[in-house]
Amino acid sequence: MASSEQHNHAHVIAQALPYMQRYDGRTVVVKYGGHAMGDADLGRAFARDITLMRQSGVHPVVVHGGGPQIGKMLTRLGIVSEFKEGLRVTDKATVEIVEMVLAGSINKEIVQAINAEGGRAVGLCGKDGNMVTAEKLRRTIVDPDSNIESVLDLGFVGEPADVNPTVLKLVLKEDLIPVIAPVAPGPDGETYNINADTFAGAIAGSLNAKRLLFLTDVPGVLDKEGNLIKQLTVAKARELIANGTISGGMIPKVETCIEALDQGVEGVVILDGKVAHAVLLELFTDHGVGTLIRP
Ligand SMILES: Nc1ncnc2c1ncn2[C@@H]1O[C@H](COP(=O)(O)OP(=O)(O)O)[C@@H](O)[C@H]1O
Ligand SMILES: CC(=O)N[C@@H](CCC(=O)OP(=O)(O)O)C(=O)O
Repeated sequence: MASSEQHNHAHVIAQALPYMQRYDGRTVVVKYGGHAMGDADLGRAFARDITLMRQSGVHPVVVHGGGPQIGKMLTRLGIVSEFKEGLRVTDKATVEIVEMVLAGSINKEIVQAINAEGGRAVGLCGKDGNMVTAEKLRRTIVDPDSNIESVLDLGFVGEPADVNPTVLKLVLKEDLIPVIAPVAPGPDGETYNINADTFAGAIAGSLNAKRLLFLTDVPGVLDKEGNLIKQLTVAKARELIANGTISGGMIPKVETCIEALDQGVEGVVILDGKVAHAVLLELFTDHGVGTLIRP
């Protein structure tokens, strides 16, 4: 006779059916942040989740970051790096390392991990098939003390100006799993470093994705006391950015969530990538984890 533990297993699998039906044939973009990487067991669990998604009829698209890993390589090479408004100031030497780490080692590591679980992943970056064309990021900032406006110059930091999903659609049609690094060419042949959250949002919008998940190293958006905010409206998210509760790397994440909702992505969630099988918990169970951002 089956044990109660076996019954529980069966129950969990059965519970997943309506969710699998909901996402059947739909695209789910998963942004895998650099802070969620690093632990071998968690990396395998992530690769297994992505493979299981594909096996159950979902079309996962992985967009990855690698901020801490870029930082480590820059330190090894003696290149000093700083962040402004959550974005890395990127000169010519830095962008070379960014491309090497993101489109090189990290991208291939994720592809290999998914393939080791029996998935069929293909590594790409914005350059492949002219998927993403970047333009230099232009952002005006206002000094809170003097109220003086200035333009933030971050060097080779770009934002997606145009997304052509043709190559992605081909890859998805062949039941392959695209794994994309956020590096893209500019109009004059230069290479731009794009924040991975922003990049993931642009990809999700162009594919009309059903869901966009951000895997990071915190349980979601936290309030001033450090408690998880389970649901956040766009208006409240803007307020939390303005009053400084949301800062650093969480700013581009939340801004991207807002834009993705605008572009028709149905659900956007920020969740803890340090929890094993976070993606499965979020997609296929009643236990939605993390912060859901809604219009
Ligand atoms: N209100 C907030 N709630 C949660 N995290 C926040 C908040 N404000 C700032 N953060 C910071 O944002 C970080 C996540 O962004 P980031 O470091 O860019 O991660 P990733 O590599 O996953 O993109 C958290 O580790 C935390 O330090
Ligand atoms: C412009 C900019 O800041 N680019 C990021 C790209 C990687 C990234 O976004 O990685 P995470 O998702 O791990 O933060 C960087 O250079 O770190």
